[in-house]
Amino acid sequence: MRIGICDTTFARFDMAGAAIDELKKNAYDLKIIRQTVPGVKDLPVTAKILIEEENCDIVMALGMPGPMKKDKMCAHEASTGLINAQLMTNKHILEVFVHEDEEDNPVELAKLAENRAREHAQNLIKMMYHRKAMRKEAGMGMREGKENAGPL
Ligand SMILES: Cc1nc2c(=O)[nH]c(=O)nc-2n(C[C@H](O)[C@H](O)[C@H](O)CO)c1C
Repeated sequence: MRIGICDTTFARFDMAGAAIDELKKNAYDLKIIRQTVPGVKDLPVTAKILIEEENCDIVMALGMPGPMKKDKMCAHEASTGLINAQLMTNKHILEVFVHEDEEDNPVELAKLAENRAREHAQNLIKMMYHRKAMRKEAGMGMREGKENAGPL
C-alpha cells in the first residue's frame, strides 16, 4: 500500500509526524511518500500529484487554518480543491484540518492536533485494511481529536 502524506509549514504542530507514527504502528506493508508545502491551498495539487505521479492509493492532507477571516476563506478553498482532487482521481484524500481557534490554550491545541492526526490515521487503516471495522462504527457519532459525540 502506498500512502501519500502532505502537510504544511503554516501549521504550528507536526501533524504529519504523528500520523506517520500511527500508520507505522498499525500496518507493516505500507510505503509513505511525504510532501510538505507552505499552506493549505497548496495541498490539493500536491495530493493529486501524490496519487497520479507517485501512485499513492490514498492521501492524508494535514493543515492548520489560522483564526482570521481570510484564513477561513483559504481553508474553504483548500477543502473545495481537495474534494475536486478526489473526484478527478477517484481516490480518497482524508482532510485533516485543525483550526487554530478550536482551542485557546496552545498546549490543548497541540494535543488536539496530535490526536486528530492519529485518529484519522487509524481511520485510514480501517478504510484500507479493515473495512468491516469501519462499518461497525457507522452511526456511532465518532469524532477525531475530541470526545466522540456518541450515538443517539
Ligand atoms: C491567508 C492564508 N491563511 C492560511 C492559513 O490559515 N493556513 C494555511 O495553511 N495557509 C494559509 N495561507 C497560505 C496559502 O494556503 C498558500 O500556501 C499560499 O497562498 C501560497 O500558495 C494563507 C495565504
